[in-house]
Amino acid sequence: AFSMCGLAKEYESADNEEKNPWLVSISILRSGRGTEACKGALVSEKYILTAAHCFTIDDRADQITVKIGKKNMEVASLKSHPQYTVGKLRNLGIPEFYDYDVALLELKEKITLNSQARAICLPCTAGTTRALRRPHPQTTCRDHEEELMAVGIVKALFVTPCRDKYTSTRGLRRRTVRIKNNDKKQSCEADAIKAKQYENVTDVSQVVTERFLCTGGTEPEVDPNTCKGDSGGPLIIAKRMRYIQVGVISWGVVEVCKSTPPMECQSDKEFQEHAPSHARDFHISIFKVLPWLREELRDEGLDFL
Ligand SMILES: CO[C@H]1CCN(Cc2c(C)cc(C)c3[nH]ccc23)[C@H](CO)C1
Repeated sequence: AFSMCGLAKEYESADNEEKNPWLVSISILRSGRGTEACKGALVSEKYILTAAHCFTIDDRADQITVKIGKKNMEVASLKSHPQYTVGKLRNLGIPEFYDYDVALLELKEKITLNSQARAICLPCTAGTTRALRRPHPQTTCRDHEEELMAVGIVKALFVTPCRDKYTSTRGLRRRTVRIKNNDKKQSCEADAIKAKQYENVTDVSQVVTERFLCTGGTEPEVDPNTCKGDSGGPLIIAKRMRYIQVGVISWGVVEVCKSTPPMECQSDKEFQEHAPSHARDFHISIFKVLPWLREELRDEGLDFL
């Protein structure tokens, strides 16, 4: 039998891990400089998909610990996308370049999949064909892209920590955002150069390449924004209670969370106040890094189409 990807407990009293059993917290221990925190998504029994910018070239696998469900696991290897080069545009006065900002962490041992640890569905795998209730093997990767990333505004979600106002413990909250795929894509991407580090950028396409999906802003509705700590987390499309990862959270124009503590889990506010209309978030599209994913995950039984 195959492990069903992208399934979660939906009942209210389920715990955070059961509601988001693919969400991984990543800590990178750096001697003397505390830990960097990022998020990731479990994509098979042994691999976590995250952002390459969470790591520096000196980081080694044994400095990284990941938390899946309630378990801390050790990492055997870290592999960033070969075309990720954060310093590529430094000579143009552009300090950080996030193109191909994806990485895979291989666990030292396979995780036992259960209600608190389960893989999310990756597009262009047989698991996503099943999750979309489409016929296998007739359904193609193109069919997945057409169904998931229809032209226009596409509703998606990401998961971020929140503060439980009764127990003041850490909870998790799903935030709904809209991917701008149509004529709104242009104006979404144009706001990228409002990031302070990008004042030397003359042409948006220098920093927003074809790999990116764009969310955030106030049109057609106000979107919540990501925080630095959300880096590497999955951008998810929910289809009939199955969860499919279409992006990896890479970077945002405005750090709205630095000044404010994590939102209350119980509050019905959908977004941080005072998020300016140019507060956009950029995610690496899974569809744009498939050849690399197929190669790196070829032995994971994911049945790429
Ligand atoms: C080029 O400079 C810009 C890019 C990175 N931004 C930091 C950042 C990272 C790294 C990752 C995620 C997910 C973020 N979500 C919101 C901000 C933010 C800075 C400061 O906002 C501006």
